[in-house]
Amino acid sequence: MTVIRIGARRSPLAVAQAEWVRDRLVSVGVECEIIGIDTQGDTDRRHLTEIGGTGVFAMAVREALVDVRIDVAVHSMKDLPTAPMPGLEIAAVPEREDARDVLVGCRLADLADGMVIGTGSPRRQVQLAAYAAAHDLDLEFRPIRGNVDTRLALVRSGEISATLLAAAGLRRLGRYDSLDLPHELLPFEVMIPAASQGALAVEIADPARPGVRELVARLDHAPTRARVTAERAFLRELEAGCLAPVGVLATVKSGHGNGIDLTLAAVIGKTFGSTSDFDGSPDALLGIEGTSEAETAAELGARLARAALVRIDDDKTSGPA
Ligand SMILES: NCc1[nH]cc(CCC(=O)O)c1CC(=O)O
Repeated sequence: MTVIRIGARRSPLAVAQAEWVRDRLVSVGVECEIIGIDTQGDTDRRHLTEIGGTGVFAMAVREALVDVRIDVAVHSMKDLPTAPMPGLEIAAVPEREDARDVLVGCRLADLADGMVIGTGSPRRQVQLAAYAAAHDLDLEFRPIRGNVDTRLALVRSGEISATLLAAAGLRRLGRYDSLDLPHELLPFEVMIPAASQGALAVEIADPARPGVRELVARLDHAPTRARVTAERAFLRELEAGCLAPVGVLATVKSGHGNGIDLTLAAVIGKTFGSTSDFDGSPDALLGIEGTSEAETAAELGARLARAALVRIDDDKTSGPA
């Protein structure tokens, strides 16, 4: 087998993730090189919703796979559209990093009226706003974007009071343990993460170069794959992307034989599918929970999403005219 070419975006996080995959392949005796790929999501400074949202980060890397300029693509699973792409295959879902979000700039107990929370994520905004409403706090939200360092710099300069980041990103960058700003890992009761937050997708072309699929498949982690499959099926059935006010988290209840029992918890901001603004009340979040019995992970996610859609419809017809 010749050298395996691993492609990823050039952002510091994407490079760290590619290096993580490379190190694991190297440890099983595979020679690898990393190829950085420029994507529109990295070079375009406009807000994500203006440049096409979901998928802008992944597309250029996927094109490199299709063109056989690389053998393996490493993505944040969170940024990968839920629809499968013909001709590509997710050959490994490696073990998930910390799925939680982290509040950076202050701790939950320090939140105070008038604080400016920088986040461009409707999911984070609706959940933190619900927390604020339940604690009688008046927070202001400001959309920001950019890589981890850009976001931390906005907190340091005082331009924003705090921001919300995926703990996985900070950890993979080796920045979590040395973080010199006040911060708090948010429990799932406060903040349900985005579908597959903290997980990677290791994608290959189908057909792949001989041997590539088998080598990459060694990185697959079955419990992570099951969780991510359920979470993405939930998102897909809602026809929602990473910019929807949707948090969803599957946890493994118990493993028995080959089967894995999953519990799925989700929140949907009631602004979902409507044009009205989030009204800040705690009941503006719809909570969903369910457990798989004999179902597959994908069936569990899809069933709970259909149940949620029914409840959203009911709310709309029974709500004030
Ligand atoms: N949307 C950007 C993005 N895509 C993946 C991560 C971090 C790693 C992960 O969530 O798996 C981030 C940054 C963030 O949400 O803070």
